[in-house]
Amino acid sequence: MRTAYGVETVRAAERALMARLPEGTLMQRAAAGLATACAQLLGRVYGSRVVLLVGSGDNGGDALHAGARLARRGAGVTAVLLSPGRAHPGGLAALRRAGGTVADPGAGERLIERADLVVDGIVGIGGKGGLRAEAVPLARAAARSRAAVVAVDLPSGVDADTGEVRGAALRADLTVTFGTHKPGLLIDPAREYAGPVRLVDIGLGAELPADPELEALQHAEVAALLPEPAAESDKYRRGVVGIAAGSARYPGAAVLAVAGALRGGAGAVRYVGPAGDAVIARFPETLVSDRGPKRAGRVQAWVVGPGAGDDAGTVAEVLAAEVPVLVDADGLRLADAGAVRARTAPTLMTPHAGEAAALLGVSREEVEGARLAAVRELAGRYGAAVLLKGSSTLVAPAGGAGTVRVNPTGTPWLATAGSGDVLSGLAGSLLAAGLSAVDAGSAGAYLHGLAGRFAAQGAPVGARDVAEAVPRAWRDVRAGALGPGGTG
Ligand SMILES: NC(=O)C1=CN([C@@H]2O[C@H](COP(=O)(O)OP(=O)(O)OC[C@H]3O[C@@H](n4cnc5c(N)ncnc54)[C@H](OP(=O)(O)O)[C@@H]3O)[C@@H](O)[C@H]2O)[C@@H](O)CC1
Ligand SMILES: Nc1ncnc2c1ncn2[C@@H]1O[C@H](COP(=O)(O)OP(=O)(O)O)[C@@H](O)[C@H]1O
Ligand SMILES: [K+]
Repeated sequence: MRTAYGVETVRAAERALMARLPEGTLMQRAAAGLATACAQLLGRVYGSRVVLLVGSGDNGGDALHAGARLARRGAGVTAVLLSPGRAHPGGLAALRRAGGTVADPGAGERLIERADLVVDGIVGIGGKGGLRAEAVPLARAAARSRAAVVAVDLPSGVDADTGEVRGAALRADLTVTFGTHKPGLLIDPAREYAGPVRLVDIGLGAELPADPELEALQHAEVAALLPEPAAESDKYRRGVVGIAAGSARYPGAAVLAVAGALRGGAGAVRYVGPAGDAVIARFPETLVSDRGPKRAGRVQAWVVGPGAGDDAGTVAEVLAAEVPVLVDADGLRLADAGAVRARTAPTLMTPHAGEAAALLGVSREEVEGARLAAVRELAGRYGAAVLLKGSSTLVAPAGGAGTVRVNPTGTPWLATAGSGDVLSGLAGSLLAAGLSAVDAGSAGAYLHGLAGRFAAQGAPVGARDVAEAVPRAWRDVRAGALGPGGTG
């Protein structure tokens, strides 16, 4: 499991740890890890040209101490001080002792142009707002330069707690973060600025609380969630998922949701709606009914909404059922908020950014810029678990408080028409198999993302290909959890 904690929590853990350690220990641990990562990126340290961008706080201190370590190994290290007179005194002294030099911001652009490595220590978790004006030309020069850019703790200019990026920010080739991931490192748009993230252990782990702000499941945790038929299983015990989707205009959405549901672990898929012929033609194993959800026969969970057009009656009928319900696409627009809040069985809503924006009455850009706030807000308003789709898919628990899951497997190749329908069927099937709304959403998104990667392998794919790759993703998750030699 990968976890991320917000700035307040990190600060409290840091205080508790520092109280037991000699002064400067944590910064030395951070700087040692940072210098090692920089050295690996450089390949050859001796003779390399390193530029440190140094702000007024401890983030700059980390950069200076790491720079001192690189200078001792023969790198030519120059620190560009953004607030001369306020740079970390201990770090500055260490750099000078190691033979490093100091330059004014005015010289920064020219130095960056000729550098092999730029270390971004402008601002870390103490940062407020985007980059300040004096740092913007340096960020631009770093983007133009051939130098590798390493961000200290997080790329300067991004919001550590939310992943928001207001204005300019440094774009890193690698981020070296300390003690724990910060939410911003796992959520777009900031995640994209961070590049790959390396976590340096500084001993903070034991001081962090049990409930992170964010968590990302990995193979082992997903494998533990996936349903597995036992000897005494039959199709009904494995769970039946009902799909109320599609319309005369959009029969494909029904077919794709069923395609996802058939690969999601339920024992049977029941389809209800006007696209029964299209569904049966493609998937003869589907149980098809045109009598509406209430009279279709028992299910353990419903999926409602993909391609549903304006059929509000069906959405209302499904929401009245006393089994878990996944609401997607048109269903989100048609669902009555009061009816969702009144439900006693679990509800999982799966909007993309545009649908979330419509529900919240804000612009799509606002949702995409502040995903964490949006997903919590929706989960609070509807009293339902919410899966916000997109480049960093998030799953918030009903009510919106507590740990949010972030999916680590996504790929932009999934941005293809109908792939959301596959996800809704897949996650609905997991709901029917007995997973909680948050688990079904996060395991579904995990498998869906992996399936997208397997299907695409660097080339465009359609939603059907994604559905067909789900069994491979499922096997990969189980094999990865068993480790080498596993046979299950
Ligand atoms: N936590 C831990 O366990 C450990 C933490 N460690 C390290 O400490 C870092 C946190 O250090 P920190 O608290 O000194 O804050 P930091 O990020 O350097 O910035 C604050 C300064 O920046 C300024 N400033 C603010 N906004 C700005 C902006 N937009 N653009 C430009 N400047 C801006 C503001 O000054 P102002 O000008 O507003 O007075 C303030 O002085 C952390 O990220 C990690 O690297 C490790 O050493 C060891 C373990
Ligand atoms: N840039 C992206 N990176 C990763 N995944 C993405 C990206 N854009 C979209 N996706 C994923 O692709 C799927 C698209 O779903 P959706 O927007 O509902 O499309 P549709 O309605 O056509 O099925 C979702 O699972 C979403 O998370
Ligand atoms: K930084």
